[in-house]
Amino acid sequence: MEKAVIVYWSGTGNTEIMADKIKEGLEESGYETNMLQVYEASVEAVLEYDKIAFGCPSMGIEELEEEEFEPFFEEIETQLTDKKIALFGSYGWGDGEWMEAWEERVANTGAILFEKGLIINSTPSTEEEDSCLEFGKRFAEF
Ligand SMILES: Cc1cc2nc3c(=O)[nH]c(=O)nc-3n(C[C@H](O)[C@H](O)[C@H](O)COP(=O)(O)O)c2cc1C
Repeated sequence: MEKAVIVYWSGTGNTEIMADKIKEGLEESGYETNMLQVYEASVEAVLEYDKIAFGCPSMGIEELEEEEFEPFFEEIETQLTDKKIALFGSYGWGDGEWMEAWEERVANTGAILFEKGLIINSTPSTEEEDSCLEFGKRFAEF
């Protein structure tokens, strides 16, 4: 069975809901999917996968969460060449600027970025949960 990993940070659970649905989509498409909160993930273990989804909400001022997620991502981003990467996360009052910056960062690593990062305002609605599921399914096909 093909394998994927989801690594995420979520303070109030919105990005976690997205992660759960993306996992479901990947699994429905035949991917064995390991889902890890960033604090429990090691760079070495994550790099064993060729398909990696990263999830982090917009924090700071349009930034990745700085205590756990940013340090992890900073370490792994230099080693993502040829990996297939999906990005997702929830946001609040902004316009998704953090995701645009994050996409650009991934594009500069030599990784293969899947679509545009999936962003959802606040808590996903039922329809938005479905869009996460579909995102997971498409990522499986990618
Ligand atoms: C400290 C802090 C900073 C935030 N900064 C932003 C921001 O710059 N732009 C934005 O759109 N939302 C911002 N938000 C809102 C969160 O992105 C939003 O509440 C999101 O749904 C949280 O996702 P989570 O439940 O996965 O933690 C911020 C929230 C907190 C607590």
